Amino acid sequence: MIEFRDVTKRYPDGTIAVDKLNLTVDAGAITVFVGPSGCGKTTSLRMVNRMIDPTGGSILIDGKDVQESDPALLRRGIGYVIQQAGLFPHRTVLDNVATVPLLSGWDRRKARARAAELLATVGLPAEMGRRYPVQLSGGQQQRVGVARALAADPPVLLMDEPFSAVDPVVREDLQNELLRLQDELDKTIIFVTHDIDEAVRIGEKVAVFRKGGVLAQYGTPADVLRYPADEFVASFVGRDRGYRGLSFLQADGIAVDQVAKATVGEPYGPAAADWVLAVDSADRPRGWLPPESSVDGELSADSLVAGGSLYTVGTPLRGALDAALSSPTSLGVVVDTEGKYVGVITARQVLDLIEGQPPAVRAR
Ligand SMILES: Nc1ncnc2c1ncn2[C@@H]1O[C@H](COP(=O)(O)OP(=O)(O)OP(=O)(O)O)[C@@H](O)[C@H]1O
Repeated sequence: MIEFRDVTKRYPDGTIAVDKLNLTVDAGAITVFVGPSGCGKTTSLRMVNRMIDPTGGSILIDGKDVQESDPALLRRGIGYVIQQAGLFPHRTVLDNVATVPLLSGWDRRKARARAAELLATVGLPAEMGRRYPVQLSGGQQQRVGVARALAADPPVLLMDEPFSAVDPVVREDLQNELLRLQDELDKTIIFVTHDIDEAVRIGEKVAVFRKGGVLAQYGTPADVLRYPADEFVASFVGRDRGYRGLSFLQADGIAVDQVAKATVGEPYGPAAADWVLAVDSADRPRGWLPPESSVDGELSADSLVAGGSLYTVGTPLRGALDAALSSPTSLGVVVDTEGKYVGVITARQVLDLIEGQPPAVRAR
């Protein structure tokens, strides 16, 4: 657990970067600091590992004031990941990852073995360990940055806009990877971003900062989206916050309707007046057969119209709405966790479900 108690940072030129910050970061969770540029997120983060010292108040990690720790020792227990990875350009990827274990006195063989293990953990092939950072893509470099921060198995991880420099697709991969890793590692993570989508996606708690280093709101993503504390937070999270909030609502016991089905590869009967859902022999949806389609003999995949996205039972409702809106029939197809057909749902049904939901239901 990391506690900020009345923490203030006033730079020598008089700028108040952080103003009386009081906040408790839960152990074993990802807490995101989010807000517009210049609102004190990075300053707050760097005060945790003493790259910056506060001018007022204190920061405690598991009850111990960081000011009482030697900065170099403190930093060995705190992983730090920054934008564009910040790798050492003249060291191989493997040696980059082995840096902290070596500093901590591990022998070279053991440090390298640990580094190799971590490359695999973050999803990089072993042979990349021999390359230099410049020979990797931006996303791969970020993975190395994460591996390096994890090398000494620190309980705390500070991540400052780690995924900002990569394109949106790679970024989503990296976010998923972080969530997957965190499921296993249970680190206490503070993650800084200016992107509210990223914040609500990966944060178990989100701290929204405003200019002048003031904490505007601290809560779960669902709370921040549904109950913004004030006008500033409401405008920062954006007009489509209701839609984003769908990410946190799950449908338990979702009521579905049924449609006519036909199996690809099997004989197809007389033309139907309505759309027919085509499935494969394992009952997994393959597409839709338009009304009045006559089929000669077996139903072939070539006669189908591609379906929309599928909604898997038990996942956030955003997916159900997307399935309905992207379907050529306006019927979203619902499947079970094995991908087998369960039923169909309309956008209207999804909206009715949302209206009946209690607030702040967390999906992940
Ligand atoms: N060394 C410094 N001297 C004076 N002012 C500084 C210094 N470092 C940061 N600041 C100011 O403190 C404020 C907070 O900066 P900080 O970098 O913490 O914000 P941030 O929210 O992380 O912004 P960004 O998202 O742009 O990185 C800003 O007004 C910044 O200009």
